[in-house]
Amino acid sequence: MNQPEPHEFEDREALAQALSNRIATALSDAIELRGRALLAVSGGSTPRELFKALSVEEIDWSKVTVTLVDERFVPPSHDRSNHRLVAACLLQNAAAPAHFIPLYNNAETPVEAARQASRQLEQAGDAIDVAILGMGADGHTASWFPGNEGLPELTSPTQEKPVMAAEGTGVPEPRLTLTLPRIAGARLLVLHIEGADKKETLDQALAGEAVEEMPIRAIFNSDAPSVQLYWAP
Ligand SMILES: O=C1O[C@H](COP(=O)(O)O)[C@@H](O)[C@H](O)[C@H]1O
Repeated sequence: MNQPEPHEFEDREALAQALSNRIATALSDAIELRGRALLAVSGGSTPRELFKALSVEEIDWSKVTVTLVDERFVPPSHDRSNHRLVAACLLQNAAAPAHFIPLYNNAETPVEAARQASRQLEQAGDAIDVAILGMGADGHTASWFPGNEGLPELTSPTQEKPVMAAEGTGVPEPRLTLTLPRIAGARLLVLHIEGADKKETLDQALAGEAVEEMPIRAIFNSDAPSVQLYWAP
């Protein structure tokens, strides 16, 4: 199992600032090299301060496409929507001109929504420049949940679909999620977690093997570039 490269901070504000600067540099480098940049961010509660810091980074946001690592199958007006969080906290200030590709759309089923989102993502670039992962207390990342029947497909290194529908365990709605090859293929892959409990969960994940118990292990078992771990208490 590949070990992540740790970056630890005294507090969450310092982490948000340092990570925001690193992401901005990686996006600017991508724009300089390829004329555009693709950023995939997670939702949940952790990235709010990071998004605010990132939204004021002075880069050419008009050349940046932002998408989600995963989404709940709810419209952006819903308070559990990750799109809603990104719109409120990231696509503001200097970052307002960025283009956003949602995973949720008006399709009737999560499977059809995933198909549509996959098509859009395929047009956005060959690889994600920066992917920011979060992790739940159960060891899920993206919408790869422990015990999920579809987990082997979502985390297969040969999965060709960039986005798939997923069921969560103990969560109220179906999900849409990037699959392993799309995430592992990111040029800069970051795991952003906060708090002693998440650190303990990560240590547990790194000490074991079974992906179905702690799906984040699929990342460390993959040929992803070295995962950059950003952590603060
Ligand atoms: O459900 C989700 O949870 C994880 C972790 O969220 P947090 O609230 O513990 O930070 C998140 O990474 C994922 O994007 C989200 O959909």
